Amino acid sequence: MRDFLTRLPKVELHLHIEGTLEPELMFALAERNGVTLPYASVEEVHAAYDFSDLQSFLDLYYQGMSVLQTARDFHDLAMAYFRRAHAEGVVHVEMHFDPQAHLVRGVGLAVVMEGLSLACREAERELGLSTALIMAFLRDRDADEAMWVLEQASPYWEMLDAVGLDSAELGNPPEAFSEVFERARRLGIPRVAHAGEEGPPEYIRNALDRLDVCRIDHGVRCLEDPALVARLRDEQVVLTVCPLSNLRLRVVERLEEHPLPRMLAEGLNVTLNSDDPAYFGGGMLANFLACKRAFGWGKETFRRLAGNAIEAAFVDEARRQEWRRQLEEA
Ligand code: HPA
Ligand SMILES: [Zn+2]
Repeated sequence: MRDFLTRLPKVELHLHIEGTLEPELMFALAERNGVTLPYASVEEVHAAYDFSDLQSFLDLYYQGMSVLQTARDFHDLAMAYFRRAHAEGVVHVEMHFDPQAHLVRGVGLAVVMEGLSLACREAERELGLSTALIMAFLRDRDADEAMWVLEQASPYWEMLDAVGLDSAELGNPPEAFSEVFERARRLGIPRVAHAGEEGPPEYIRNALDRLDVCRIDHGVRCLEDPALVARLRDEQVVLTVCPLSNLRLRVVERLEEHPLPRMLAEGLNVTLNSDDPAYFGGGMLANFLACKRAFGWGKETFRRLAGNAIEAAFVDEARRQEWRRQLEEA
């Protein structure tokens, strides 16, 4: 099964590139940039990654990215992830990045975009790995700032495959960002949003109705609302589910209790993703393998999940055709 799951052409739709920062690279970049970390060793870092909820993770996630200062750092971060992903059979990565988390530290959008776009071109050329960029707004900061970031990003609008909404969900409902997302819509930029990870089903409905998103990141709490489930099924809204993330952030206590099998049984358009692989215990293959262990799924279920992601990716039809062929042959 491991060979099959490695061969399967995996498309990753929900990844935060800052969440791919492995402790080893964190230490190397801290040294390169003269940053002092609150950890003495890689083991100490791993021990600190004992999260109780989303906020306890976000605190360390924002702290960890203090080592990212130059375009070269962002390039090295992304290339290190692309190489790992490629080695486990990932064919396409759509990555969120968080400009505001860098702006507040004095690292401008140009630095981030230069490093990431260089890595994206290199991944295509050297690994045959395609990529997409999703510029995310932090929902625990105000909407005016998000609008300002969207305007500052004008030199890069053409390079953005989508805008997203992430960070602390509870108490930060999507509708506060309706004007920002309306501006993105008028610019022709697709929209996605995290909803229903820790937040209630209502946040999922409002992300669809008020932000006009084409995908919901996470969405696992939809099952609490049968009418919403029916709508998500009828409209085949893509849900980017992240099983190891949900386990590590205590959305579920055991993977065996995860809503994924029920979501599939309801006919929802589910995909598997890694979210923040350096913090949650592994990348795409680790997530697929964890589902195999927890749910005992056969090849057809994994084909369906990988197929859903292929159909939902921000890519042209030629690429999709190639991955459909690889899926058949896996
Ligand atoms: O899982 C997440 N949820 C919300 N915001 C995030 N930012 C990075 N990872 C996450
Ligand atoms: Zn996420």
